[in-house]
Amino acid sequence: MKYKSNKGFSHGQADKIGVLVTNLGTPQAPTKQALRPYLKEFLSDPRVVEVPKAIWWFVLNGIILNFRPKRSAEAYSTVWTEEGSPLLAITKAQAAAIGQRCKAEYGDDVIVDFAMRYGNPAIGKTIEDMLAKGVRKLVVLPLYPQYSASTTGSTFDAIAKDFTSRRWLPELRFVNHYHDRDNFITALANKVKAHWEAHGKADKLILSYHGIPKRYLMNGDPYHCECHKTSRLLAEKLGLSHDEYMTTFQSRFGREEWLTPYTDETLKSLPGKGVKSIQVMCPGFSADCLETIEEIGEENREYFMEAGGERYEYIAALNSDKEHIDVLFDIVQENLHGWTVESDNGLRAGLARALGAEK
Ligand SMILES: C=CC1=C(C)c2cc3[nH]c(cc4nc(cc5[nH]c(cc1n2)c(C)c5CCC(=O)O)C(CCC(=O)O)=C4C)c(C)c3C=C
Ligand SMILES: [Fe+2]
Ligand SMILES: [Fe+2]
Repeated sequence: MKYKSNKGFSHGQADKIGVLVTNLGTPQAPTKQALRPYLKEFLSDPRVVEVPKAIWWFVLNGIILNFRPKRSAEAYSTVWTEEGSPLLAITKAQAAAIGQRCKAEYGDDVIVDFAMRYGNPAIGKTIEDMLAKGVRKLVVLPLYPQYSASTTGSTFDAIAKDFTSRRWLPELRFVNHYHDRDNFITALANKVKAHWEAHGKADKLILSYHGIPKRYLMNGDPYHCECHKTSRLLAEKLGLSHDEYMTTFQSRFGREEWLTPYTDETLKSLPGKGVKSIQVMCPGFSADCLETIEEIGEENREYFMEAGGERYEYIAALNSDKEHIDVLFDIVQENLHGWTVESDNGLRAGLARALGAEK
């Protein structure tokens, strides 16, 4: 049998709507042994590394997978918690919170679950479970505010690949991005304002995003543009002038040029230009993870302080903050339009939006 049937399906079963929240994925443990398969899966994705297959096979298997797992495992062990990887624990909490909101609004009609693009819980297995529960309509929400082929595009590939093996496909809605959504920008701005209230302002707000190779931008990836738009809207909301904030790109991997300015080089150079206190936020990360906790919270702090900086503060990601869950639930609700019998609350919110009362 070439195509899989939906396990557990029975006639008369009530149709459900599924909301699948996804993020990148993380190793199962902060060890060399666990890092190897994780990095192999991640870095074998042609959406992530756009290099001719044969050449990349030798570089990946001959060099990277021999050295990187040990180095990455050491970094992961500094951020690991009792609940495991921060990215996994936070994504789980976000999905549970969205699930509670859906339950309150739609009862048992809407099922929320989460999956990881690489590693576990795997996208295919989670879709399988949802279909078995009667899901016939599926909203996929990748937790990447800015679209990139290497992240959002790759998530779509994983969904599409899973669907190629199935006989009875559910209807599909896929969230592309939410980088300029007003309530998302407001949530970021409120997080910065709360930080200012507790600690005061700094000389500059650094908005650091995960980088991608510059080649991807030149070939049409909108990610760079979407990062800058998020920054501009956030700065406008905070009333910051051009010299009070800066957009930078972190986490460079490999030798080719990535999006610039690089976060690490910028932070090393700022004290010499008279910028002695900074606050760093990462508006491209919906959850704190290795790249924010260790790379921004620790490594880049050292660069800045060693270069003569005096004050360095990292402003956490939106994680499972209530205001963030409100944003994500709003995106979900927008994508459920026409699929759900509008609840009273949903109707009221829709009416309020239409009348501009939510501004
Ligand atoms: C060619 C390599 C990479 C591209 C392109 C890339 C894009 C990209 N990644 C994220 C978000 C995350 N990346 C994370 C870790 C991570 N990223 C790469 C490489 C590329 N990313 C590597 C090799 C790693 C593993 C860590 C390491 O060995 O240093 C993470 C953290 C995961 C965690 O478990 O905490 C996130 C999140 C985005 C948003 C992006 C492009 C827009
Ligand atoms: Fe990455
Ligand atoms: Fe990193």
